[in-house]
This record gives sequence, structure tokens and C-alpha cells, in this order.
Amino acid sequence: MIPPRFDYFSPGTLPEAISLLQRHGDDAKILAGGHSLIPLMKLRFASPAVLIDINRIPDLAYLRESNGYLAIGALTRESDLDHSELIQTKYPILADTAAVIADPLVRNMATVGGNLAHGDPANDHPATMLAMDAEVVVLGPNGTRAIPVKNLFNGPLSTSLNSDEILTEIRIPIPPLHSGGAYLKIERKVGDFAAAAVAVQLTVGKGNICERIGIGLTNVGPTPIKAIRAEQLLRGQTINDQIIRQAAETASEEAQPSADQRGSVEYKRSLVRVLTTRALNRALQRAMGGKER
Ligand SMILES: Cc1cc2nc3c(=O)[nH]c(=O)nc-3n(C[C@H](O)[C@H](O)[C@H](O)COP(=O)(O)OP(=O)(O)OC[C@H]3O[C@@H](n4cnc5c(N)ncnc54)[C@H](O)[C@@H]3O)c2cc1C
Repeated sequence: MIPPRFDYFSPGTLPEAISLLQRHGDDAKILAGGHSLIPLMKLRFASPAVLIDINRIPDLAYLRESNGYLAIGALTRESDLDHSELIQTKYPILADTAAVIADPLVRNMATVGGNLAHGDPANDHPATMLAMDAEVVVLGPNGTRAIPVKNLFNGPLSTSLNSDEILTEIRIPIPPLHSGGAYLKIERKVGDFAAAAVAVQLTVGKGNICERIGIGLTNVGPTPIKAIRAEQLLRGQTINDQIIRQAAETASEEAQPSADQRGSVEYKRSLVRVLTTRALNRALQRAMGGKER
């Protein structure tokens, strides 16, 4: 189908984009990679009267470490993560995540900022950002504010961004030594959204004590889910097979899946259990520099 008619603006600066958002209010939508918004418009599930394309605004695509954070510019493409040595060597959980998003053609256009701002519980970055305790920086008419990703998602396709705000940057605390992460996804076929997926980021101390843990779940609820009870169970404990089993069971209880074409509630809960077990083991192995426990 062809999208409904819309007006198109292509501002060259962020203040220009913000004033366009103010002028057009709820009638306007930001256009980034377009790979979520345009399909929705073609299906007539969204019909914004105005599109504000931010692709001409400079300096919104970058990956850099500064002030204790990995900063990711909102317009950074998934393929930038695929091709970044920094990401591939130091942030394997982000490399895992980008690699399972759609296909290379989509990844050439789709942006990390758009993946979060869209608020789709099926998208892959939200769970990873929840596991990594990330925050997003947003710019509005009154300046910038930071929103922890754990407070970003209100419901399906609904976020705490105001309609006159633009997500400009994602900030991830640089993990300390002996940290590791992993993102594991089950999809029906390559390029599909997850039947379920699990992100784990952890830091271990002496004797495999879990010093820091983050667990995020994809597409098993109305929003991306932070598995808080599973995290609490692991924090401060020696990581062994028994506690991994318990944490995986708890994460599967925290999931709120619905039955759909990707499977039954029971199947999705069992995927969360299996994927949490595997992601914890892989993250731990990475935290230990590739050594087996
Ligand atoms: C065939 C196909 C398969 C896909 N498979 C997957 C998959 O497996 N996993 C996955 O995670 N994703 C998948 N996607 C989605 C893809 O990754 C999206 O492109 C991405 O989720 C949204 O990013 P975008 O830059 O394209 O955003 P757009 O489509 O441009 O925008 C999406 C929404 O976010 C808003 N927005 C975008 N950027 C900003 C910003 N900086 N500030 C404020 N609001 C903003 C827009 O207004 C819009 O409402 C798939 C897409 C396609 C077409």
C-alpha cells in the first residue's frame, strides 16, 4: 500500500527540528531510518500529516567513549555497530544485538535511536539497553533531559518522550573489568522479530561473585521487560549452575507473553528460561576472558 499524503521537512539543525515539532504538535513525526515508521504508514496504522526528517542534521551519528559512558548518537545505523571495532571487541552484547536485527539491508538504514524511540517491545535494542542500565538523552524546547531506559517504555509503541522532544544520544556506563554480556534471540526465520530474546550484562568479582547484573527480555510483554527479581536473586551470589537455573526460572515468571503466530504462552516462557540460562553462561564466560567456569 501507499502511505497517506504528508508534508515533508528536512531541517538542518536540531533547534529547527524542535521548532517544527512545536509548530505541528501531534500531527508530526520524526523520520530517522524510516524502517518502522514507513511500514506503519503503508499499512495505514500511522498517518502523520507531517514528517520531520532528521537525516540532514549533522553530528547525530557516532560511537565514542567519554566521561565514563559509551555514547551512541541517535542516528547511528545498526550497520555502524556491525562494523565498529570498539563495539565488536569491547561491547559484545551490542554486537550480538545488532547482528540479529532484520537483515543487512534494513541494518544499513535503521537507527539505534529509532529502535528505542519506536517503543516496540519486539525491537531488540531495548532489552539490551535495560541490561546495560543505559539512559537516553532527549532534547526539547526547554533543553535536554536524561531518561533511564528502565523508565522509557509506557506501553506498546508508547514511550515517555514528549511529542516535541528528539532522542539525541544513548549513554551506556562503560562496564568495569571482568564484565561480560550476551544477547540471544530465537526467531522463526532469519530477519524476523523475536519469538523471545534475552539480554544479560554482568560483572563478576573474586570467586565468581555477581557484583552487577542486568537482564532484559524482548517481545514477551506489552513493553520490554527488566527482569528485576531474577537480577535480585543473582546479585551478591556466587554464580553456579543452581543459581543460574533459579534465575532463569524467575525470569520466565517475570515474562508476560501472549500467544500469537510466534507461539503459545508456555512456549515463550520456556524460551525465556532456556535463553536466560544460555545468556548468563555466555556473559559469564566473556567476563572471564573466554575461560570456562
Ligand atoms: C523487514 C524488517 C525487519 C525488521 N526486523 C527487526 C528486528 O528483528 N529487530 C528489531 O529490533 N527491529 C527490526 N526492524 C525494525 C528496524 O530495526 C527499525 O528501523 C527500527 O526499529 C526503527 O528505527 P528507524 O531509524 O528506522 O526509525 P523510524 O522508522 O524512522 O522511526 C520509528 C519511530 O521512532 C521515532 N523516532 C525515530 N528516531 C527518533 C529520534 N531520534 N527521536 C525521537 N523519535 C524518533 C519516529 O518518529 C517513529 O515514531 C525491522 C524492520 C523491517 C523493515
